[in-house]
Amino acid sequence: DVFPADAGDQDFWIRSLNATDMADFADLGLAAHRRTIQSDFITGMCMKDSDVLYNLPERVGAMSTGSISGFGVRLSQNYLQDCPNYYSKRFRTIDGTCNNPFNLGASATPVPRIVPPQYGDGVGAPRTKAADGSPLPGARFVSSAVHPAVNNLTNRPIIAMQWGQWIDHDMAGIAASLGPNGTALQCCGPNKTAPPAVTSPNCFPILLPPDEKDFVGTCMNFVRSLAATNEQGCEMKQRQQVNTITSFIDASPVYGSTENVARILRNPGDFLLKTKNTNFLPENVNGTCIRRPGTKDYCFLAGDFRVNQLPFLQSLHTIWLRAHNTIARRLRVLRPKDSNEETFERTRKLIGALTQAVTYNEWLPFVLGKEATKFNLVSRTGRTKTSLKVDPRIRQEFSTAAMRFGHSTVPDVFPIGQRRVPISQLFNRPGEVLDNFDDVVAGMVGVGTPGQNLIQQVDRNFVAGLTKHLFEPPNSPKNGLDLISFNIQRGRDHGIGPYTTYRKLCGLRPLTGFNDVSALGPNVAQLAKVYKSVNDIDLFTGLVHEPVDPSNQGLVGPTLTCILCQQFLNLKFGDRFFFDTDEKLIAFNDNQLKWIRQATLSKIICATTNIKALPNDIFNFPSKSNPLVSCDRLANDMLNLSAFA
Ligand code: HEM
Ligand SMILES: [Ca+2]
Repeated sequence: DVFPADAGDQDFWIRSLNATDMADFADLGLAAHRRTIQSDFITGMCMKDSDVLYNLPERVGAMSTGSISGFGVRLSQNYLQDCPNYYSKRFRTIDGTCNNPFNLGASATPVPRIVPPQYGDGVGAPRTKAADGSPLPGARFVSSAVHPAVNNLTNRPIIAMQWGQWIDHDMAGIAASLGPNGTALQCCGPNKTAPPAVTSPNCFPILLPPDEKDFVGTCMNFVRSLAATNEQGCEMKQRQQVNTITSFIDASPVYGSTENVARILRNPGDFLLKTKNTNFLPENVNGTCIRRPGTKDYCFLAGDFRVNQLPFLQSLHTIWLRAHNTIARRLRVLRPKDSNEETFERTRKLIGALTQAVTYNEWLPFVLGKEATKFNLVSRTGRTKTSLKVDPRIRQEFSTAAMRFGHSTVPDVFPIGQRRVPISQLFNRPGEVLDNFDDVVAGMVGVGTPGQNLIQQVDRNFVAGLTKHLFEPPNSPKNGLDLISFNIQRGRDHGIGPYTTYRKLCGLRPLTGFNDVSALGPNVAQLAKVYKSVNDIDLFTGLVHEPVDPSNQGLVGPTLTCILCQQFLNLKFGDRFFFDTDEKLIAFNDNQLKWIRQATLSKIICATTNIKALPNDIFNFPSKSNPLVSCDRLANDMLNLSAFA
């Protein structure tokens, strides 16, 4: 059985791949694989049907029209079934099944790990103990003590941050537990006090330090991620969390990761995606966003449930919705004999390919520096030979810690037109995009509001908008949340081991102690105020302390680079539909591929907004070497689709 049963570290050190890695389907030991998976689950006493998984669609679609139990059953099926005809599919499935013959990377499947979990009880309780057995410091205590709101800007426009969140929402969306009858779990006592006793096995409230100044009460609500079960409602032998979306970078935020969501985003049989007000996102009638009284504000609906979070994210959803509809209409003219379904799928395939090309050729190179080229992530020439031996699933360490590095780059103020609006006033509000869409986009790409609109550098600092005012309701001071406490608590909820484990795995030398400035930066000594041992440092906290190696010319430190490289490598070589694959039935021809590689994010934005001019490299400000080009020209290039006739 050549397939790693628990996605252990076998695939962690893939340095380069060659043709011989292209395994034959028969070699992969399907039956053995299925047996291994089944043995991951507990047998015997399991939860009642009504106690499991019924809440998953609430979180995925917030409005899913499908039957709730139907979804729950599918979760297990994606995981346990194989796809014998996987090679005959011309297009990706919506839920990511049949890309890999074992359906690895499909939505609603458990999230594997780089190394086994370190749960408090070895089975599923959160990691709460330090190396010497004493309690770990509280998540909020760590956040306030070593993640202050200090500004350190870096010379990149906000889209450099926003693209990261956009693709994060294409790769990872972990399901949260809900309370009885699908209600939200409240894990604190009345008036945000510490609960007198554990209220639910899925509660893991964050207790606030005695000198807390930024929040009312003594407790912050924190609900554990949902535990995966099989059809019988049996949990896994070690608690496993569920990724509700497709791992593959396949534009799932545009189309959805389940058939139910995909269906409601289209008019039946149409090749276009639904819109409202001509070319804005459709309405989520069950949405709970904040609407200004006396306006026509409405909550957005998209392929990802987090769409309403902030205007820049909403605007990327809008841009890609428009890109789909614009390209689909052109393809319709170029290929009039195609069925509506064919036009839809051809367009969807192109949109997924563009998302990958922007990510691998424009975004990863400056995030990962020279390592992006060294690891064969950049895909500007040739064809990618994908391999069924590469496991494309998102890893726990990537989604709960590494990919969250982007939180450090988020600025406190968003430029919109002539205004500069604190992000604390923008959470969950669709109004800016509905009223000022082009201004929102201009601010994001750095050609809008006058003045410096830079992102923050990747370091231990996070803006107050995230650490003191996350999702703060209007006129409710001190009633927000702290995203960084959440990141730390989430790591412990998932049983993620400490930073030093991963440092070692990535081949870096052991820490010398709380004086190790070269490993953990100038503020390393402050870590000693919260942690007893360097072996207690939470993974997220350690990763964002690492200084960046200037010779690599990237944005992130060495362990972060290592975990990110491995994940993006798996998502490239393990995705049979990777945009420049040479696999028959799937591959674009040379002319089409050339068009995809020339289609930059600047061109896509020009073709879908009223912005007048953009530089070719959208992830840098306009300059002498990156001059502004007229959007008429860029959009024309973009919309010349003759290669696809
Ligand atoms: C723009 C402001 C942002 C806000 C307000 C935000 C907020 C959040 C929140 C509330 C969570 C869930 C935390 C939890 O309960 O564990 C989260 C998770 C996450 N965020 Fe962000 N985020 C932002 C930007 C980013 C960026 C720029 C990136 C990457 C470059 C990113 C990557 C992630 C990842 C990978 C997760 C985990 C997703 C999952 O596994 O479900 N975020 N973020
Ligand atoms: Ca996806």
